Amino acid sequence: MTITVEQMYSNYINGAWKTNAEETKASMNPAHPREVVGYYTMSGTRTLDEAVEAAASAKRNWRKMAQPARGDILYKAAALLEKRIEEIAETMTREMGKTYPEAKGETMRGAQILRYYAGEGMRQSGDVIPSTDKDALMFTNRTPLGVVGVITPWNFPVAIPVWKIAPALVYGNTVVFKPAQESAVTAAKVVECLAEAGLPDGVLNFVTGSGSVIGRGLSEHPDVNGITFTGSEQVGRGIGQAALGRGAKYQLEMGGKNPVIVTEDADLDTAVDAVISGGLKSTGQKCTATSRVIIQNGIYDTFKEKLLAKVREIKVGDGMKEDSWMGPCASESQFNSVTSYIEKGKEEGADLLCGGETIPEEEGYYVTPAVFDNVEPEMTIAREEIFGPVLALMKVETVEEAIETANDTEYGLSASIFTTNIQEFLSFMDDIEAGLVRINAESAGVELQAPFGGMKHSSSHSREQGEAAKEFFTSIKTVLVK
Ligand SMILES: NC(=O)c1ccc[n+]([C@@H]2O[C@H](COP(=O)([O-])OP(=O)(O)OC[C@H]3O[C@@H](n4cnc5c(N)ncnc54)[C@H](O)[C@@H]3O)[C@@H](O)[C@H]2O)c1
Ligand SMILES: O=CCCC(=O)C(=O)O
Repeated sequence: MTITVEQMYSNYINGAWKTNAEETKASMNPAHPREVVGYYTMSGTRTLDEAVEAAASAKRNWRKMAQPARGDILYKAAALLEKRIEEIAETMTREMGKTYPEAKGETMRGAQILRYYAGEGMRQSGDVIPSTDKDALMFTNRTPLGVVGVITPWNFPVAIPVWKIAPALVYGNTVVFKPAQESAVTAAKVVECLAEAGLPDGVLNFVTGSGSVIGRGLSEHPDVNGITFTGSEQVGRGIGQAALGRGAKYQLEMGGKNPVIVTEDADLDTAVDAVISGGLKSTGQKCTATSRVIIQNGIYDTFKEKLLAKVREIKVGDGMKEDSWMGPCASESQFNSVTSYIEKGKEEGADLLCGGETIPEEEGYYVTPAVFDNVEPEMTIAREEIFGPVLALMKVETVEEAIETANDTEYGLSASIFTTNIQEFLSFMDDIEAGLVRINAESAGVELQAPFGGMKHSSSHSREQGEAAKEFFTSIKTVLVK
């Protein structure tokens, strides 16, 4: 199916798609930068205020609705999302570049997340705790925060919004959702599914626009009780400070510089495939993407040759083409950032073994997957998040040194080790500073029913997804009855 009509997406406020006089902006296809995918609104603070007011007015009735009834609406939204899977996946590929099979997988994941939280509607929401008073009944009950602001990045335009909005709603909060501009059209289609599922007016509101106006405005708004954010560390810190300053609850999931350790005991073919998949799928634009590959000296050259042979075979092209394994960078600014990191790597003395080229015959923001050799821990490409198809190979002598090198970063999102030695995997599990710890598995890939989040600068130390979501989206009331 090819979408040919360029569509205008406005804001969704208080149960209606608004037509307004605000400036609109085109969302462009990074594979064909002159092709418009759709238009969205560059909203101002008055529109944001309207959305927050709608969410605030709706919050009492929504909280009072039975939790299973809230879950039923999410089941309906899941079915609607699944029904539109091909259209939404195509929009995602055209809007931010990931390949169509990946986009389809992500859209399906969105439907599964909705079903998971729909099921939460029927699960327990508190505990009975023994009181020291034999005549009293003591228990906890959960209550929603109220109005929650959801601010999301462009790299998972369906999954990340859904894994925030679905738990927010099922636990009884109302939502104002601000997506990244680069994926605003895909996000609007997710909102259409939720709206069509029967959410009462004002329960979910959608406002597009710049981060500095709408994102910042949400984090500073006195009537927004909680903010859940995924994106860069720099922006996240500002949001955290704004929320803390006015006593709102906040949750931040931010960058990563994820290491994969390959030991002399590893199955090298498995490790090569995992590094390629974890580092280069989605053009390396995952917070969980493999960025540093830390390899023991004894197998360094063998691993490197096996890796290079496979990386050189990767077909880069328009994500809508069947033979493209990797799509373009998501935007011009992302392309400029990735290519400048590649230049920096060369300038600082790392050896570029393959890739890092643009494709002259293609007009899109393409960069071929780059592999750097002889990367030293102090180099920029070993320290900063690149968020692109760049792998930095680092040589170590021992597994202890490998773990030390892996931990030598301000981030702590995901980390993997490839080994068949149980002692090595136990040391890694114990000593690695990361929220996601993978043994013989790639650094990327998140299961919706398990807690997700990072350590150090990667996160505000909270967790998303699975049952962990309940901790953020609710407050506990301890009740004593006598
Ligand atoms: N840890 C995770 O779960 C995770 C997942 C995906 C992406 N990320 C991170 O996201 C980054 C890439 O995404 P991005 O470029 O969209 O990030 P970004 O921080 O630039 O933007 C994220 C969102 O914040 C908004 N925003 C921008 N400035 C703002 C401000 N001053 N106040 C409030 N909101 C503002 C943006 O409009 C967007 O909606 C990478 O650093 C990546 O690691 C992290
Ligand atoms: O980009 C962050 C989310 C990572 C993710 O969902 C995955 O690795 O599957």
